[in-house]
Amino acid sequence: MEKIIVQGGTRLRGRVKVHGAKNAVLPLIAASILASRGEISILDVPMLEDVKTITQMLKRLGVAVTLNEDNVVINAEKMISTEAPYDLVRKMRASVLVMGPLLARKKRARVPLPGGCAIGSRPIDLHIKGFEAMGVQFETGQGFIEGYVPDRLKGATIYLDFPSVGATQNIMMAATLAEGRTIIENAACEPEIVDLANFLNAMGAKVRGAGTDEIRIDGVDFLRGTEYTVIPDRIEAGTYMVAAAITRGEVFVEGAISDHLVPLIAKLREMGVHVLDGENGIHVRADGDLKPADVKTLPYPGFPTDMQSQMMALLLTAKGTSLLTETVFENRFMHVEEFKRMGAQIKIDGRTAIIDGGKPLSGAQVKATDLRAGAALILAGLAAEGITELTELHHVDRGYVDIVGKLRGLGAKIARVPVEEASHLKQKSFA
Ligand SMILES: CC(=O)N[C@H]1[C@@H](OP(=O)(O)OP(=O)(O)OC[C@H]2O[C@@H](n3ccc(=O)[nH]c3=O)[C@H](O)[C@@H]2O)O[C@H](CO)[C@@H](O)[C@@H]1O
Ligand SMILES: C=C(OP(=O)(O)O)C(=O)O
Repeated sequence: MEKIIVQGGTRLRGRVKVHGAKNAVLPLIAASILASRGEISILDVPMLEDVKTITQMLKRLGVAVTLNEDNVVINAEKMISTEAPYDLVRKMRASVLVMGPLLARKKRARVPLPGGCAIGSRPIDLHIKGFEAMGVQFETGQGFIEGYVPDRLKGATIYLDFPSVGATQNIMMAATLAEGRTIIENAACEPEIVDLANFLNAMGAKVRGAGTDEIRIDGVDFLRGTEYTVIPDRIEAGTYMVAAAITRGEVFVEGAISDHLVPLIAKLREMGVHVLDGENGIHVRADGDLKPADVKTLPYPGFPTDMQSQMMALLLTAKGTSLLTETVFENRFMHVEEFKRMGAQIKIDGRTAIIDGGKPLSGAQVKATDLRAGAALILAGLAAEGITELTELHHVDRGYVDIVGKLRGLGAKIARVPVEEASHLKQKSFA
């Protein structure tokens, strides 16, 4: 077992490159199941734990998958199984995204119920309602749900009660091979939805309107292989932008797309951080005192919930009171208790965290309670006095490629060491 140790107090400087987006590549890999002819090649793939999990899932379904350094080659012509294995589904909620493609391609899907996770109960009722409208019949057994299509999937008009990212993606994928037109109303508008639509269209699908709240899909008879490059990770980019701001440093985040980061950029500027949109990236610089700000997470184009904990770390360093409201997940404040170990002054009132910022943070032993919380605690460690030790790194590994190496490249004093490393060796680890 390993931990990350961070010594705070260094201003970060330099250039960091963003990898391909985790939340874009997972649905792309699931969608590859839909290609009954030819080979799919996905480029700029971040080799994260989640990518390994979903590719293992495809292999267990009988799909041929080759993982290379930063690309994945998939051939689903001869897939054989329609049953997603529990040991993989429980590791990663995005596994439920194989359901739409399996129903479309094989007319059957048996998926263990993914259950809740640290950030909320995360039901899949909207996915199921959408599939049912398309003619899928479901049976629920102990711990699993099984759907089958008696005839052919039929296009339908589906209104989502909430613009769920996963439900929009699952329904969109199923609809590509359905008979007739599907319309998804109140659809999610995230850039990862647009990326999936572009990928499906490159495979021969007819998807229009992705990126707006109404997506129209005209079913086709089959999809084929293609080569596709995944979009840069806006949450990874945002994490490094906050790293620059929290250390009052100066960093160029290469590959960051400002159009995907509008609410974060607006809030950083409101706080007094200098953000410049450059060619192929974003330049971030901060000096001295920052101002507090109020932030509310919302579906895209609102402020992303996946940046909430990193933003909280930054607000802890801004003198005054900030309010941070989480509206997307009902339990995404697990990091608050960990921040408090570092001396943070935060009170929770329902879905709002009241942050009394500008008080010095001190290094402490903390644990990653989910993947973004892990990143946020590293950020807080960069701004704290003394040494912070972060455990439960499997969360961080789900979503960040080499976060330690990238931060070291910017001058951070950070290292990944075995958990049992003696205290007197810590200083040496930063050399
Ligand atoms: C792999 C991936 O892309 N994960 C992202 C995706 O997750 P995911 O697709 O799971 O998120 P959703 O947009 O579906 O969930 C948002 C909210 O809707 C609720 N809900 C969702 C589906 C449903 O059938 N019923 C229901 O009530 C959820 O419990 C949650 O409270 O979008 C989230 C919201 O931007 C991000 O935080 C995740 O990083
Ligand atoms: C919550 C996240 O991911 P997932 O939906 O895969 O749990 C995330 O990326 O912050």
